[in-house]
Amino acid sequence: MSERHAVPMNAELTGQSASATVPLPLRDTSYAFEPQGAPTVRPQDTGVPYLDIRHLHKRYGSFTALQSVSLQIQRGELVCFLGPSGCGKTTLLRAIAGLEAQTSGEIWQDGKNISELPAAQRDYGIVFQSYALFPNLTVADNVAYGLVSQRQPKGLVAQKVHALLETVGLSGSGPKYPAQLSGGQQQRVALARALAMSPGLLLLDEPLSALDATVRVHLRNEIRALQQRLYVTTIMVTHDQEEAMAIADRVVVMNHGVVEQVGTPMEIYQRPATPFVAEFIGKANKLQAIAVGDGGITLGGHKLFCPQAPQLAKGQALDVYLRPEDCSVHNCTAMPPAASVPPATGAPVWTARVEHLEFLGATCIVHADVPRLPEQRIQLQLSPAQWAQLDVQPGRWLQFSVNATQLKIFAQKY
Ligand SMILES: Nc1ncnc2c1ncn2[C@@H]1O[C@H](COP(=O)(O)OP(=O)(O)OP(=O)(O)O)[C@@H](O)[C@H]1O
Repeated sequence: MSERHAVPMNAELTGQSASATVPLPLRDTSYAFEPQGAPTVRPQDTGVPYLDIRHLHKRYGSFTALQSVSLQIQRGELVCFLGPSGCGKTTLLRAIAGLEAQTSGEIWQDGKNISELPAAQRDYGIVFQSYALFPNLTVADNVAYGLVSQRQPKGLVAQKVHALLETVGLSGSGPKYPAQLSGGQQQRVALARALAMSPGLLLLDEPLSALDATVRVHLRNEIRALQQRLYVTTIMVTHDQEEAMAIADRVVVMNHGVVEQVGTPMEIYQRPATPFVAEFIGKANKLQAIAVGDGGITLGGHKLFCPQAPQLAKGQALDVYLRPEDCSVHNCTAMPPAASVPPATGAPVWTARVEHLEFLGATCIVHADVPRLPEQRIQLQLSPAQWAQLDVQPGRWLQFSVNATQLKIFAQKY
């Protein structure tokens, strides 16, 4: 059994009241109190994953919430669980925390099998979307809660609380009550409280979902910086893909209780492993094509060479995902062009009629109908400068090529 014990941080979920004192063995509580700017001392990489989830299943009656989830997380990594609502992200996080018992499978942390350990005996700090602070305790007492439960000397607790509040940018807020703070500030207190015991694992369950857009971006960057400084292995659940892409070392994309892909943000965006990932991450036009052999496909009447295409049998029906930014618009005219104007690259050219435009600030998305594509409607991305220069307007006609090497290609399964 681990001698490093976590204090359950959510009274609602654990049934533990703020006034309850649970004596816990003393443990190393040093890392969260390193002064800012101090060099990060990183434990030697043993090659063993810090967290090793092996074939985890979770069933609720006849419903399968997690299906044979296997995942390895290295020490010091920040990993995001990302997926649509109901895909099992929170269930997986709660199983790691011991707040939900898995039906089968194992969880190993730091080389120890923790599968059957109760939540209170696992080594983690957790932050919930709802903050879950104790409303009747001051900010300082909320942060101090675990340290007091551990019967650490009063002076030391005060010192640590002071350092933690400084770390999360809330020096001077110790005497306040949670209700006197903004949502973002309350979540910083929750973060300080989760870090107070210097846990081996930091679990963040949609910590930014309740905050407004500006605070979200600010706080996510702070969380990332803090996580890197403390080198604490961290898992964050989110359904916001921009958030996951912005801060994660690796993203775990989930769907219907299954892990579809684990990869760096760039890998999951540029080399999606499944059609679901191609469609879920970023924007993509889903088009139909046919394999013609030797890396060739026919798409909308044109033949394209796609070296990235897996070896596909000639005649195989394909689903092809085209990102709006992988299209190059060559011209835009009031009347349908009489003939294709081949670009310098010699790439095939399609003609499209502009339907409507979405101006998103840094980019502009053009929704257009392409008579030669069976799916007809397509989205293309332009910079505002290109938009203005080409005079792209609804009702006008444009000609575009696609970057064939960037197409995500999958054999149709139906
Ligand atoms: N206690 C429970 N009893 C029955 N079904 C449950 C229970 N908890 C979760 N589920 C179901 O398990 C599935 C996964 O739920 P989970 O909360 O893990 O999803 P999620 O990916 O975190 O979704 P969201 O982003 O909406 O929070 C859902 O279909 C949910 O309805």
